[in-house]
Parts: sequence; structure tokens; C-alpha cells
Amino acid sequence: MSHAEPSPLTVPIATRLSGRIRVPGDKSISHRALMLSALAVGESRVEGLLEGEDVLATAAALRAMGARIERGGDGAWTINGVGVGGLLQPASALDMGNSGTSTRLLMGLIASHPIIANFTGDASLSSRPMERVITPLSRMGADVTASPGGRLPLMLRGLCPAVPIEYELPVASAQVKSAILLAGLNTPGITRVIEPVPTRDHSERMLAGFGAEVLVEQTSRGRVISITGEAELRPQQIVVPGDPSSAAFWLVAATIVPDSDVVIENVGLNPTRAGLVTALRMMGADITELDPRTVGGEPVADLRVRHAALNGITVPHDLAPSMIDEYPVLFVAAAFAAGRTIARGADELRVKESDRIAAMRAALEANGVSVTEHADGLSIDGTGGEAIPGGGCVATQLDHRIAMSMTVAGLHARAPVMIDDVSPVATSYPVFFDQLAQLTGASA
Ligand SMILES: O=C(O)C1=C[C@@H](OP(=O)(O)O)[C@@H](O)[C@H](O)C1
Ligand SMILES: C=C(OP(=O)(O)O)C(=O)O
Repeated sequence: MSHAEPSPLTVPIATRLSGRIRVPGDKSISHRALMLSALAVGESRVEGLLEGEDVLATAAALRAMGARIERGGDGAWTINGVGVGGLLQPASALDMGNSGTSTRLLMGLIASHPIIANFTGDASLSSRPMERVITPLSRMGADVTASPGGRLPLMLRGLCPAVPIEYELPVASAQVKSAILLAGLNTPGITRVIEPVPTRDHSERMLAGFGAEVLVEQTSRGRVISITGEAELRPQQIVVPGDPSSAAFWLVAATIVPDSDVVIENVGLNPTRAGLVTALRMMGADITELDPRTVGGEPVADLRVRHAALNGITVPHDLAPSMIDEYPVLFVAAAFAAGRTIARGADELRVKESDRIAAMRAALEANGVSVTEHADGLSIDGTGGEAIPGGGCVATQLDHRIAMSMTVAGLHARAPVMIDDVSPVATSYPVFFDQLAQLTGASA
């Protein structure tokens, strides 16, 4: 999973983006589809699975613990699960590559199985905090020996039967919520998570879809999610909707590049994920939802986006969880807006694949954009639609979203934006540059 050679890029300046594309499957849903299928008894089938490195790391780990996972010639995946409680001792360390979701959710799964797993990852993942899952999983009985600061590499010894807990999330994190719920699957009794701030709810939706007893209540303390173990999961046929976090790049690219008109097909619009569309519309973006429908239990539409003039806004803090991975590209949109955009309330950005606040500040400043850094976000003074100066170098720091966001910024620059390494894009969006070439006409 470690990246070979860095792959530098000089971003080609675009005159317009046009055409239709279909973004790959949702990363969050793809991880969960594999994990729950691996715990069902019998064969599940998943269509539209994201075939990015992060999801493939999840698949490899589940195979190492006994699940049979295969890609068919038609592109659909079949998974023969081992049943809840049936995960086997992996023979060697689980290499999580760059993927926080794989690591934290699999730690949850393993926490209530009588097995030991070692988790390793790349330099980016090895710098990310795992204490947030170690704390609740330890309360359930798992024994974790982590590297200093609660980081990877770490060893986790599960306990079976584990102890059900009630846990109020100290950080708004769907990964922590999901780790606890997944541990609760093989834990006798009711495991309960309270989330004061709602985060993406794919785990709750999919657990219920696989037949687990999941109860979601809205209370004065926030959303309370209860799962009853030991659950039995029934195999499913899953269709994964397109990833709104991948569609985000084209929403911003087509908005900022004059004369653009793009349709992005099959975009997941679960309200816990759709914050960027709301924020861009507040700024003046022209985004139309076509053919709204339901795919795999999730709301989906085709999105038509046309070039539009943007105005700076103060991004409402309560949008943060529903667009947490989209801040880097929102910062890019802000760089082209008229006036100042204040995007704060997102201190979690500091502990993603990179410190996304510092990384985007440096990347935008290097390309002539006026930026002020705050502990929890950025304020950006935009060009009012003009091209940014460009001409600067971007350090992606093993972060796919920095690479793709600054590629978008470079489409409308006076001098080319240079990026030190775009190879991390393969973690979440392997066809990003093919689709960019298609939309800009560079592939013709
Ligand atoms: O549960 C998930 O699939 C994810 C949750 C978010 O992380 P946090 O739980 O750390 O907020 C998000 O940033 C990540 O890309 C995917
Ligand atoms: C934060 C992200 O992913 P993960 O936490 O799974 O590495 C992301 O994809 O932006």
C-alpha cells in the first residue's frame, strides 16, 4: 500500500468544462458494504463499489480474516461472509495504507472478536489520532497497545464476549460512532452511541438494511443510536451511489471556470453529506438537481452545474459535519468569490490525511491567494471570478483531497499551478484525471 514514486503535475489551464460524467462509488458506503457483507452469512453482491486504494485496503483486511471477496467480470463484487463473530485471526499485520476509515471501523469490528490484529499504515495514517476509538473500544474490553500518542502501528486484542457500553461522542466523528456500533454487533446486549452533532449515517442505514436491530432516536442529548447484539446479518444486494465528496471537485471546477456546463450523474445526496451543495448555493453557485431518486437506500440525483459568479459568505458552523471532507475544495471556491469567505468551525481538518487547514493555506498562498489561518478554518479573500495568479508549488503531504482541490484551483490560473505529488488521488478517486481530461476536452 505504500506509494512508490511521487507523481508531480503541472496543472493544465482550462478554457471550459463541459459534458457528462459519472463519479465512482461513495467511499464511506463502499467500506461499510464490504465490512457488513463480510459479517453476513452467505453471499452479498455489491455494484458500484469504489475501487480506490482505501477500499481495497479494507477488502484485503477482510480477506485476511476469512471473508471471500471477488470482483466479477461485470465489475460487481461478491462477498461470502463469515458471520458475526466469525472473523479469523489474520496471519500478518493489516496494512491500512492511507485510510482512516478502514483503520477505525475495522478496529471496532475486531474489538469484539477473540482475535489479535496489528494495524500499520503509511506516514500520513501513522500520524493520525486513534485514541478516539481506543478509549471506547477499551471500555468494551479490547486491549490496545499503540505507538506514542495513540497512533499506528498498534496491536488490538479483541474480547469475546465484549461489554456493551453507552458512549457520548466527544468529537463529531462518524468513524468513532461506526467503530462502536460495529463492535456492538458481536456484543451481547445493547450498545449505545450518543452523538450531540449528527454525522454521516451510512452505518445506521446499512446495519438496519442487513437486518441488525438498530434504533435511532432524537433526544435532548442528540441522536441516540442503539444496536442489539449479538446480531445476525443477512446477505444483501447493494448498489453504491456516486460519491458526493468526489462530485465536489466538479461542482467547484465548473462553477469557477467561465462558460462551463457539466452534468454529474448519480451523486449521493444524503443530507448528512450534502453540505457543500448548500454552501455553494449560498455563494451563488448554479446547481440543479435532476431526476431525484433513491439508490441503495440513499437519496441520489444527477447534478447540473454551470459557471456562476460567487460571493464570499460566512459558512454556517452547523454545515461542517456534512461537508467535512469538502473544505479543501470549498476553500478553492472561496478563492474565486467576490469578497471574503470565512470558513471556520472545522478544527477536525487538522487531523485528516494532512493538516488540511495548514496545507491549504500554504497551497493557496503559494499561488497568490490572500488567506488568513484560524485554529478552526480559513478566511479567504477571493478574486471576484478572475483567475488566481498561480505559478506556485503545492505540497500535497500524502493527501488526496489537497491534490485534487489544488488541481481544480489550477484550472483557472494565470500561471500554471504545480503539484509535487498527485499519486494519493488513487486512494479515493483513481479516474479523477481521466474525467478531468474528458471534461476539459483534453482527451479528444
Ligand atoms: O465514517 C466515514 O466514512 C468518514 C468519516 C469522516 O471522518 P471522521 O469520522 O474522522 O469525521 C470523514 O472525514 C471520512 O472521510 C469518512
Ligand atoms: C478523511 C478522509 O478519509 P479517511 O479518514 O478514511 O482517511 C477523506 O477521504 O477525506
